[in-house]
Amino acid sequence: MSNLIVHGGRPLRGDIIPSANKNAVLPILCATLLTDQPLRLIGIPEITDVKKILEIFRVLGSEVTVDYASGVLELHHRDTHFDPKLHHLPEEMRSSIMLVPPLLARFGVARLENDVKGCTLGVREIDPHVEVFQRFGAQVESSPDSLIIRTPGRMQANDHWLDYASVTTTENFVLCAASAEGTSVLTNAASEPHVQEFCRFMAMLGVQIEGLGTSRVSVRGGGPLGGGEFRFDEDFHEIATFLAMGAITGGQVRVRNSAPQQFPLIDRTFAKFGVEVVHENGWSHTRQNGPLKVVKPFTSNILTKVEAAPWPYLPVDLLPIFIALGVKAEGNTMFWNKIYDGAMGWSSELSKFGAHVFLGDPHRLITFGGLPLSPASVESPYIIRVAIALFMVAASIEGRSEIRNALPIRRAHPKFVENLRSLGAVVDWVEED
Ligand SMILES: CC(=O)N[C@H]1[C@@H](OP(=O)(O)OP(=O)(O)OC[C@H]2O[C@@H](n3ccc(=O)[nH]c3=O)[C@H](O)[C@@H]2O)O[C@H](CO)[C@@H](O)[C@@H]1O
Ligand SMILES: C=C(OP(=O)(O)O)C(=O)O
Repeated sequence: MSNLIVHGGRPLRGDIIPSANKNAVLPILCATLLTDQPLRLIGIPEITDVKKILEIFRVLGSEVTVDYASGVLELHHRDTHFDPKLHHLPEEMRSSIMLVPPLLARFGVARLENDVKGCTLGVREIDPHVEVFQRFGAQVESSPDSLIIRTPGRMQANDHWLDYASVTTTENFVLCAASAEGTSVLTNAASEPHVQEFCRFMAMLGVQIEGLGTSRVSVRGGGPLGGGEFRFDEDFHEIATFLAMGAITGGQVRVRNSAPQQFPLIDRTFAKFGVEVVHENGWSHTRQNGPLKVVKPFTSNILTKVEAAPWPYLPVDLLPIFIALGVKAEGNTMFWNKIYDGAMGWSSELSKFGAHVFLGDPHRLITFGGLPLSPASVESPYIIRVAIALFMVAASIEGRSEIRNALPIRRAHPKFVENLRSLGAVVDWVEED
C-alpha cells in the first residue's frame, strides 16, 4: 500500500504547469491502434494507466518509444498482432474498454476482462458499450472472467441514441464508426472537453466528425487512416485541483491555463466558497478575502448547492475537490452527484479529521463546514479524486496526517508530490506492506 504523509498547515504558493488529461490521453492511445501509420504524441504524462496501455502495445508487437522527461511518445502499430487466448487487456482501469473497437477493426476479435471498472464510484455499466458494439455488427459472448467480442465482417455504419451521455461509450461509438463504411450518428453523446480533444485526434487520423461539443455527433468512417503529430491539451482537472490546493491552505497557486473558456461553471463553483478565480495572460489564480466562507443563496430556506452531471454541468470528477472546500468553508453546502450511486461512501473518512458531513442518500452529501479540524490517518477508496480531496483537507490542518492507499493519484497526476513540494508542501510517499 502507498500512503501519503503530509505535515499540513502551510499555505501553498507557486506556479504549476498542468499535465495532460488522463481521460483524453487514454482514449487517444486506444485510438492509435486503428492506424498502421507512425504517430508522435507530445505531452504524454508519466501515469500508471498510460504505462499499462503502452505495455500491452509492446506485448502486441507495436513499436513504442517513450521519453517522459520530454513528454514525447512515438508509436507505430505496424507489426501488431492480437490473440484473445494469449493477450489480456489492462485491468482496474476503465479505458481498456476503448481498445475493443480498434482490435475489432484490425483483428475481428477482442477480449475484455471483467475488471474494467476503474475507480470504485458505484455501478460502471458495460451494457451501453456492448449495445454499441452490437449495433456495429459485433457478436458478444460472455465467459466467467471476460467478454469475447467478434465481428464476422466489416463493421456497419448505424445511428444510435444513448440512454445517457456516457463519456467512454461516446468515444467507443466514434471508434467503431471510424472503421465502418458510411456515416454513423450518435444522439445523447457526451461532450466533455476530453471527448472533444479525443475527437480532434480522430479528425487528425482522417475521420470526418461533425457536431463536436454537442449532444449529436456524426462520424463519416471507412476511409484509410493516417498518422501524424498531436499535442495534448492541459488537464482542466489538474488546473482546478491546484487552484483549490492554494485556496484551501490559505495560499495562492497560479496554474497555466490555455482554455479558460472551459471554466465559467468551475469558477462559479469556487465562488460559492468565497474564492474568486482570475484568468489572465494564459494563467489562472485564486483570490480570497480571509478564511473560506460559503456564500448563502438569495432563495430562502435552501442550501448552497453544487451539482455534478455530464458536461456542460460541473464535471463529476471535480466534486470531491469541492467537497474538501465545503468541509473547510464556514457554512453548509449540499453536494449532489447526479451520476454515480457509490461515490460518496468515503465521507465517513472526513469525520476522522473532525469534519461534520451528512450523507443524505447515495447521491447527496451535506457539509457543515468551518469546524475546527485536527490531523488524522484516513483511508482512501480506489478513487483518484477522493485521495486528492482527503489530501487537501489534511494539507489545510496543522500537524501530521496520513492518507492511506493514495496510489490511485498516480493513475492521473504525474509528479503530484513533486508539484506539491514546489508549492511548499511537506509531503512524502511511504510504502507499507
Ligand atoms: C476513462 C474516463 O474517461 N473515465 C471517466 C468517464 O467514465 P465512464 O465513461 O465510465 O463514465 P460514464 O459517463 O459511462 O458514467 C459512469 C456511470 O455513471 C452512471 N451514469 C452516468 C451518466 C448519467 O447521466 N447517468 C448515469 O446513470 C452509469 O451507471 C455509468 O455507468 O466519465 C465519468 C463521468 O464523467 C468520469 O467519472 C470518469 O473519470
Ligand atoms: C474515475 C476516473 O477514472 P476511471 O474512469 O478511469 O476510473 C477519474 O479519472 O477520476
